[in-house]
Amino acid sequence: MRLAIRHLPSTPNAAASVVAAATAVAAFLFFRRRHSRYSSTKHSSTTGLSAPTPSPLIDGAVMKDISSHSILVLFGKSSQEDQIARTIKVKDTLRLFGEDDEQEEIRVLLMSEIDSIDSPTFRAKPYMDALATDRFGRLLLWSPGLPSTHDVVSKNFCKFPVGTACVADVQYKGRGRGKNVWESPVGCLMFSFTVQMEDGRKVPLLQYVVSLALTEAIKETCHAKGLPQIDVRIKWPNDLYLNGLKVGGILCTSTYTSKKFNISAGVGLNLDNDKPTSSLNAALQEMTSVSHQLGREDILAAYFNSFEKLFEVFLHQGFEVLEELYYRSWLHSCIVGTVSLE
Ligand SMILES: O=C(O)CCCC[C@@H]1SC[C@@H]2NC(=O)N[C@@H]21
Repeated sequence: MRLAIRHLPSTPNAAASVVAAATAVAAFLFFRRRHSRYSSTKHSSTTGLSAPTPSPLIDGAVMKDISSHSILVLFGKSSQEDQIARTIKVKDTLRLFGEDDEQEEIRVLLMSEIDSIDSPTFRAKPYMDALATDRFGRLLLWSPGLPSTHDVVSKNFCKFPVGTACVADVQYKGRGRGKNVWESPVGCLMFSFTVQMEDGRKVPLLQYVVSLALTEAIKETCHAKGLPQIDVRIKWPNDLYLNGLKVGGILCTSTYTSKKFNISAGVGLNLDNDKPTSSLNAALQEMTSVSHQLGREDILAAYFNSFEKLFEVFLHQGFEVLEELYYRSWLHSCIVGTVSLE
């Protein structure tokens, strides 16, 4: 069976206090979130995490507080990426919003400018230690609060090496597919990264590789931590479901320039927020009675480890080779077999 194809459409101390302030705001918002009714209705799809109505997290006054202090911390896996990070900071040309939107102030910090790379809410050290890629995820931009990670990578595509990723604790202009808003509270893993491709016939299939890498990363992380497997499945074309509820979504957008497709891939995965749908850690807690077992750092590193392998196979051998694996993660089918990527 073949897939139906759908087109894709400073000073160290000052810096540390900015991080601490933003983190405190994020924590405060999380507290509010937990203690207020989760108002997730939707624009037009049944996305559990897509919402048209302002929630406490995307409401003007409070979010403006974060938005006026938008910071990005640049983490590199090696000295090579650190050097790139320094160049990006010196050039100081990063954009946060698209053409029609007002440009917001953005403060770029290097990891050497914050007290400890473990002090922010995203723990970059375990992430970098677990990352085993040659390209994807090696330059990581982290922010406590951003309009959208997708905008950061797509609007600044050429300023980063291919494979650069941006992760945020919260987004206040999170984008879903179509005109949907992706509600982006603390506890949801939200990241975007860049990919470049030359063969336009393959570009529409990339979203399947992005989705597949996510289910593989979840499986591998559960396996590595000795946790039971959670049955996260791909609902075509690119949603992730757990026990009949949407827990994740994929957004891929592309532009064509200099004979290359510049693709921004965005992933939202509900790890910890158990309302209004479900979360991976809630499912694990039901099975094991232990809470918060999957961290964003674990899944993100496993994601890029998995994506890089799958992407290589996809580029050089085609999606056909991945189909069996893909269908095994599909909500709509059940296929038994083994696929080796070695
Ligand atoms: O199901 C969908 O509609 C796709 C949702 C994609 C959401 C992710 S969260 C990280 C990245 N940044 C965004 O603004 N959107 C994507």
